[in-house]
Amino acid sequence: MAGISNTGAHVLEVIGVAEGRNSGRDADVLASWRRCVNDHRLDPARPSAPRIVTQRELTQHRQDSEELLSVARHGMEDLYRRVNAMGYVLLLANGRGVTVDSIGDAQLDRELRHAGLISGSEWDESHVGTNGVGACLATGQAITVHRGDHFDVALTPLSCTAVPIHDTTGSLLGVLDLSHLQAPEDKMSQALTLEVMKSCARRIEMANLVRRHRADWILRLHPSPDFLDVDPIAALAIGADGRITGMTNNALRLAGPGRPLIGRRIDEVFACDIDDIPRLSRTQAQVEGCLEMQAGGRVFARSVPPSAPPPRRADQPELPQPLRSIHGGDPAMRQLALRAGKVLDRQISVILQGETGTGKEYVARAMHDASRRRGSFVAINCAALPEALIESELFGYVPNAFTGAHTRGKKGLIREAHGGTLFLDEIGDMPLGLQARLLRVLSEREVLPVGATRAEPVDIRVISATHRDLAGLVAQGQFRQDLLYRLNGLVLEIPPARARADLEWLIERIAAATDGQPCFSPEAMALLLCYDWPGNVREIINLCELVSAMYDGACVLPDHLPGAIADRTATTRLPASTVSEDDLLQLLVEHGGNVSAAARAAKIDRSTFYRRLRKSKIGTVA
Ligand SMILES: Nc1ncnc2c1ncn2[C@@H]1O[C@H](COP(=O)(O)OP(=O)(O)OP(=O)(O)O)[C@@H](O)[C@H]1O
Repeated sequence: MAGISNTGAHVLEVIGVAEGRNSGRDADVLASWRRCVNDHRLDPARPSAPRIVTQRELTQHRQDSEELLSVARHGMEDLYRRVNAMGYVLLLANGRGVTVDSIGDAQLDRELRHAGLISGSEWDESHVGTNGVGACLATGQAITVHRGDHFDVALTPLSCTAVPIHDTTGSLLGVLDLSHLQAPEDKMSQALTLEVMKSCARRIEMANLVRRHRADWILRLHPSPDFLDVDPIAALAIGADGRITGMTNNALRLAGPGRPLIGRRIDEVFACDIDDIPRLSRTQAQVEGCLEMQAGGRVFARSVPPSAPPPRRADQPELPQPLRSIHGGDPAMRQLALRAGKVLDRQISVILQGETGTGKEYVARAMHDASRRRGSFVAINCAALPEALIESELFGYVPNAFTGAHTRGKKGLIREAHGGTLFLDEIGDMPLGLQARLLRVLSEREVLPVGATRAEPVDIRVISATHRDLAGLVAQGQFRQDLLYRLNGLVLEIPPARARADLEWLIERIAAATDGQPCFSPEAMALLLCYDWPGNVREIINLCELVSAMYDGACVLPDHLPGAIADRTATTRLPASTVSEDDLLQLLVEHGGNVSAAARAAKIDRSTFYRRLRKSKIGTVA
């Protein structure tokens, strides 16, 4: 032990432990002290403050940790909201112990910097000695390193609780650490923090599993049936061939010691096979499913069906990612994506039709992103442009073209879209005078800025959108027929949210992208699936934001939903999509054409019944 100076009780204690003596501290702390002295040859008397990597190194670490950052960010924000203003700082470190993300109280900035609790700090045990992140990385286990548990005396005011985060194959991605600048002396004060952090890591891994395995069954597991929907202890992803494709790390406990899970058949782990999995879903399970584990013991299970279409068949053309992600398997949207894919890099104008909020601009943007056009996507709301500014906004102007004009002139939105996509929203509301000028731009592919004598060539791809009937407007003399011919090379109809077979996928996708990632109970989801969504996707976004703000972190129950949605309990109990069109027709025949009686038997409301019949083109029966 030569070279280790003896400067205080703490240093003496560390040295004693390294020499084999015991101490009242937790075993995982003592093991770390021994690694520091015996393996890393660290000296407890020589302060070894965490190194802060350079900005360039940090950027590189963040790029390399892209998956970890995207997996953890929502969970971090959610957790920090709960502990905000309690003197904590939250760090996310990558597999090398470098802090790639942090959330802390801006008012404590100086103290946090002083303690090294900032992005870019490096916590590898071999440099800094025992600390939360470093010890967690070294063992892969959750740990609280409390005050004097730290190896370096300078770190002993801190209490750090760190938990590992794994990817869906069980590899360690990084560590989440919650540190307190001035924790109370008693380590027991942090016992709850450890449990909260473990639960946070579990939820982060769970959200990641669901996001990455949309085409697989997800099996949620918990020793108690009451927590299956709200906070499962572990989960598995199971492919159509019955093999395990992903997991949360806790699931490893089910396999028996030292046995991997990925790639194994489900019947090797539980006394059941792939055909039993659908029976454990919430729509089919009469009672909570209890599975016998092959390694011994039992666990309650709930299965969730795949929410994305299965992988593309070989005979289907590959679509660029932005277009593939506009739907989760709705047949009309799938067809729309395929048709849009065929005209991506052609000079064919497209009109997107659909109710307000169905995602017309979203689809237009996806088409632009999927195309090879490198210019900008420029969106113009034709209904919102102030009449007086329309010309100069769209076509731009030359320097000093008119009183009040900018001395450098203005490019105008159409030229901004040169090499890119011009999205004309609410095209049906464009004033007639302007329609004539737009027609010239589209026919001649050039723009004449206000005050200019020479036209400028433009290369633009035009996508328009409307919720109005353009042919009807032409008939009323409110829209130019020649402009309509220019615009409607391909007309794509975006279905309203209520008619989409992938509505559950859409709701879950939007919930996952909302701050706080609200999670809906099965009963609440059933109501959402039956609701009409007049505001379409925009209304889904608003609802997710509302429930996230009101019931932060809690599972959303029917009572939490706004009246317009929750009140449907009385008339609608089953998601309309669980009954096929053939079943509806059969029920109608059985009830002698009485729609009300057939709708009651199908447990859906009358208007939904009509709508489904209309959609299936047998509406004339009703
Ligand atoms: N498939 C989707 N996934 C996630 N978000 C979506 C999806 N489709 C639409 N959105 C979101 O829904 C909101 C409304 O979409 P968008 O503005 O594209 O609708 P719109 O039909 O153009 O509406 P309006 O007719 O009012 O102009 C936007 O915030 C958009 O990002």
